[in-house]
Amino acid sequence: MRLPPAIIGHTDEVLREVLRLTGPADVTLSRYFREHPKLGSRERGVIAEAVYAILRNRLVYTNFAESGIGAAMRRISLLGLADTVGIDSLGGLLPEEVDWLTRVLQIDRATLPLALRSNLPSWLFDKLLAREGEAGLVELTEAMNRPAPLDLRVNALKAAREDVVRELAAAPIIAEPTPYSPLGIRIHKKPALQNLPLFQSGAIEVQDEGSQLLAQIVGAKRGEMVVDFCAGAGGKTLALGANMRNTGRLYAFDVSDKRLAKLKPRLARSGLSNVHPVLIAHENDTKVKRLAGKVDRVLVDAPCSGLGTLRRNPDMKWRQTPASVAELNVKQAAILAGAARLVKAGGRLVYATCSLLDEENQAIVEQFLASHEDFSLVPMHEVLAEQKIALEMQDYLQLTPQRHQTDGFFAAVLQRRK
Ligand SMILES: C[S@@+](CC[C@H](N)C(=O)[O-])C[C@H]1O[C@@H](n2cnc3c(N)ncnc32)[C@H](O)[C@@H]1O
Repeated sequence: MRLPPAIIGHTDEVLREVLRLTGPADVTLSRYFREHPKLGSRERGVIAEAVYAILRNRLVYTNFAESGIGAAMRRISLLGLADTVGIDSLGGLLPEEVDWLTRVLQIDRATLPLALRSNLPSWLFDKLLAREGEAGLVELTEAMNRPAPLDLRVNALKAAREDVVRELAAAPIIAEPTPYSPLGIRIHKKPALQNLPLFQSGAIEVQDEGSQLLAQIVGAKRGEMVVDFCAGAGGKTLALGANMRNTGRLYAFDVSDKRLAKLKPRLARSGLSNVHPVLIAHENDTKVKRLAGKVDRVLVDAPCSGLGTLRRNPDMKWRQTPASVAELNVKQAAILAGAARLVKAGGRLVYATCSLLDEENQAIVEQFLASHEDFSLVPMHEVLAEQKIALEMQDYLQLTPQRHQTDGFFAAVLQRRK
């Protein structure tokens, strides 16, 4: 069935807001849909997909939109919609628009200059091209431009992975174990999970396999004292708490009470009682200092550019700038140094990001090690062997969508001298 012509106007209107880049695209879309309650679920889905397609393919679409007729924003909206649902599904197109869309959508994008078909802002294109080379950049951007599958983590306190896969199949939701995380399940469609008994009972949580692996390499054990320094809404906290078998003490620090508030219902579902959320003012808060030298394992899942999550958040590439990354670098170094004070002799400090940029990753770790002689790097291949995770890495964990079908993640494990 053809979509109503009004869908073009809605896409156009919400796109204008999204492209102001004043907030995350998903937040802008949710607000727009709340303000337009008459839009049906199919229409919302198509508008959202079209906006994401435009964020992913912005440079190519802008180039295609130099031809065609009508207002520039309408042309861009039409490209996003037609790429998402096909020209024939769109109602209200002028015959000239149909001709133009048919022509430009047939263009083989592999023939376009790399700088255009990479769909990256020029500062990021230059940086990634210099590191990855042409072929590497094509692979990376193609993988980043594909929507991510839906990954779940099984809460080992409540269920076993094979039982969850079986129960999902009965739903019926086709799911398979993830290749690297021992607790991961991958679903290729996007079913609604909220009403499933498995979800409501806390047996499953939505979490990218890469994020599960970050929690796994912390190696938190029963009875330990552990701090998740940048816990946010607690994706990794929940995984750490379950790995600790609901024993010991796990502090979930964050500077955002909004994010910590989102952890509360997830904690209630998970059945964990070893987690203590703590709102801190900054990384040198007295609540942090009180634990100095006492903690077995500290995870710093640092605030970062999020450029490893472009499959889910394609707006990040347009929202970040060299200046915003430089600002983050200052924060990342300060948080890592603040968190390091908590680690006891022989304890471990894990620095992680969902960024692809060396300056947010290796550079922060190297700078930290240069000024903290009591810490040394535990090579990632050793950590992965300890955890029996079959992944080939050298010093650091570096996950990418093109190689591991996860979001882009980085992690380094540092140990304090005994
Ligand atoms: C990458 S997010 C954390 C995501 C979370 N660990 C998860 O797995 O869902 C980074 C978090 O760091 C927090 N943050 C920012 N500055 C901080 C600081 N100085 N100390 C502690 N947390 C901070 C942010 O509020 C944000 O929630």
